[in-house]
Amino acid sequence: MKHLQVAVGIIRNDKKEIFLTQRASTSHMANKWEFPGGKIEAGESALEGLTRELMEETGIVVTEALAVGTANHTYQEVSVILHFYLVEQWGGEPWGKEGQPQRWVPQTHLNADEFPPANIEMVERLVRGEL
Ligand SMILES: Nc1nc2c([nH]c(=O)n2[C@H]2C[C@H](O)[C@@H](COP(=O)(O)OP(=O)(O)OP(=O)(O)O)O2)c(=O)[nH]1
Ligand SMILES: [Mg+2]
Repeated sequence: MKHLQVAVGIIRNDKKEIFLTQRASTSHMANKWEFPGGKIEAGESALEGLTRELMEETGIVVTEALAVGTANHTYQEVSVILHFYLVEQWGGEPWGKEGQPQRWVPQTHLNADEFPPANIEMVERLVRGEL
């Protein structure tokens, strides 16, 4: 069983919309919608991993990020620890830089069923307006 530490960014604009990207049809959790992010590499802090991944996947420069919680989940093939960051300050404009479909969704309209199971609790917190 592989164990992954993953940094993910909840990118939220001033209209309280959140930027989502869709996972590739060939990847783990294929076609699920996600908060952009990825594996934290050896020697990197979670925040460094977040900053690098959001540049790679969405083209933004993170200028401020607030740690808002973690989630542990064991899938069949891998176990993950997600490190969630709320990102409300950045440079540039996020886009699906790796060719991923993207959309902005009002925070209260997020649908937990569209996300990988590890995200359910965080999505529900967002929908309830707790963040
Ligand atoms: N980015 C991201 N990954 C998530 C979320 N929820 C969730 O369970 N995951 C899981 C899926 C993967 O098994 C794991 C690692 O994320 P990832 O596939 O984005 O990692 P990565 O960008 O480094 O991928 P790669 O370079 O290997 O293609 O985290 C989420 O909201 N965002
Ligand atoms: Mg990724």
